[in-house]
Amino acid sequence: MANSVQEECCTGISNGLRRQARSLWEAAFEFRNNKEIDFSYSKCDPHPFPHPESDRLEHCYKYGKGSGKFYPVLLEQKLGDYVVKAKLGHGNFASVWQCVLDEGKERDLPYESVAVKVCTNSKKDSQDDVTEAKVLMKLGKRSDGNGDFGKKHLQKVDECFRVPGYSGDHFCIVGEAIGPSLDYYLNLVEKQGLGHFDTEVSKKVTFQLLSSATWLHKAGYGHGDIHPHNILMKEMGFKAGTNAKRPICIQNTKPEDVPYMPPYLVSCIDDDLTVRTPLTVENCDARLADFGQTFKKNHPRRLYKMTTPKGNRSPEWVLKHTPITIGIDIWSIACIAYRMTTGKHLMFVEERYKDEEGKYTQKRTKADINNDHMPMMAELLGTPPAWMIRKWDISGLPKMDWKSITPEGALHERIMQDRPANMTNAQAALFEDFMRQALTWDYRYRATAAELIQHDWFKSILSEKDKLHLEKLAKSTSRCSKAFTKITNEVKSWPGRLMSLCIKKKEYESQPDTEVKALGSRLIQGTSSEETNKHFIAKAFQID
Ligand SMILES: Nc1ncnc2c1ncn2[C@@H]1O[C@H](COP(=O)(O)OP(=O)(O)OP(=O)(O)O)[C@@H](O)[C@H]1O
Repeated sequence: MANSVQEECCTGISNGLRRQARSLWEAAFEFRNNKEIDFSYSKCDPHPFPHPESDRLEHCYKYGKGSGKFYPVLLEQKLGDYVVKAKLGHGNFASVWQCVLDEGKERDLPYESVAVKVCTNSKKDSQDDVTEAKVLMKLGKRSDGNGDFGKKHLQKVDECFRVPGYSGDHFCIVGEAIGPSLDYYLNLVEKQGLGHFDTEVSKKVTFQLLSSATWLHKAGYGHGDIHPHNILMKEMGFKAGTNAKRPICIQNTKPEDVPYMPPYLVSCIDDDLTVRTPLTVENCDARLADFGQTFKKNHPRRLYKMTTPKGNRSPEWVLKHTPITIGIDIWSIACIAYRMTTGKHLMFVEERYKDEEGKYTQKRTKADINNDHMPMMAELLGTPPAWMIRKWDISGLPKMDWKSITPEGALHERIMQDRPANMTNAQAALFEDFMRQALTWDYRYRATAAELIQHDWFKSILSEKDKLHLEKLAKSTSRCSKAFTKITNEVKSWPGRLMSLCIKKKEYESQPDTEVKALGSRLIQGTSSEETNKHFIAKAFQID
């Protein structure tokens, strides 16, 4: 008996060591190559080769023989124990279908409508799909033993299976069919001329996203790909869209691929903006979906496929050799909050070149995009911390005249300019304070999701249940634990920073004098006390 316990212990320790060694090896590999393959071809910018009927259909080149292709799904076809009824959407790595259980099959599913995500047949992507399913199933069973506040806003997954395709199996993930994406509603308000969400709705969706991130981060995972396509708005009795069958556009295909294509493509819910009305405070219920890029909080991020819109990426994501942490989720949520509240992108980076007629052509290079993006951040948020300026220099980004950048940046002016007409000064001040805490340059000082849900900006939308939970949370995130988190974050960042110094030693320009002196800079770097923040913002908005 004692022996078997000892053996179990040894296996546990050796498995743990092996896992650590593997993640270190992966991290070193990523670190050396700083490798990132960009797949974001279709969803977040106009389609490169639009289908004549809809630029929201998947492109024909997603079908065919070979690796990385979609499975040709048809309506009423069987997928495992399910029958396909409608299309819900597609991404870069999967098409998603609303299904019902086949006759005679039984399941005890905790939701009314089923979504089956049929992934591409690529072996490499398949590893991520399996991870996604495993993590979601694990999270579904997990409980924090404290009411699981926020868990409800994560997608639920119950089962997975494989279907054989022409060139390899396609992994399928069965989960809850939720509703249209947040992108659908953003397009809807844009089309209706409103441009932005009602502020209370925007607050509520942001609060729901942050509470789901709080739960997820506490469970030890980061999402890694938060953007409006991956946020789904729960709809009761949800029925997928128009289901129109669009014939394949043969001139866009390679002749050798034609035998492996479906005879038609199916249009999905995101195509039809006439069937829904804008979200209201009563009916908005967000779910965080698509965990294809999820990562363990304590393990370095594997950076090899990225689909998040470039404008929503945080500085440590753009700068080379900088640890990627759960802070990237916070940054993305803040960018989405800005878009919902004002109807404008906080930072919009063109992802493709345009021709003389203004039509999109090929993709811009990563370096080109970063060269636009980082100065945009500096203009908006002011001077970054000294270590980031050093990295800025060795990353080959355009040289900045730091003296011309105000330490606190132009975020205040942007909010004043973009805010909805009915947003009062006091509300705008709270919004700015929220944004500054979430968009802190240095990921170590960026507010956590648990800190942000306690922000006063959300006060007006809190239910009694939310208030009770926040009270508990406030007790657990005492000053002492905040200080402890900051110290551990600091220590964790040393190896990455040391390695980057070893990789390239370069003289860098002297730090701007303004950096540590100015009040705004302290605010941005998150080192100031909350009182100083409030004082600064109140002064800017002339509030007593
Ligand atoms: N459970 C669901 N309920 C309703 N619609 C869904 C569901 N899952 C996915 N969709 C729709 O399908 C689209 C694509 O799904 P998903 O984002 O999971 O695919 P992906 O290939 O992993 O995407 P990405 O390119 O972002 O990695 C979503 O944007 C959404 O509109």
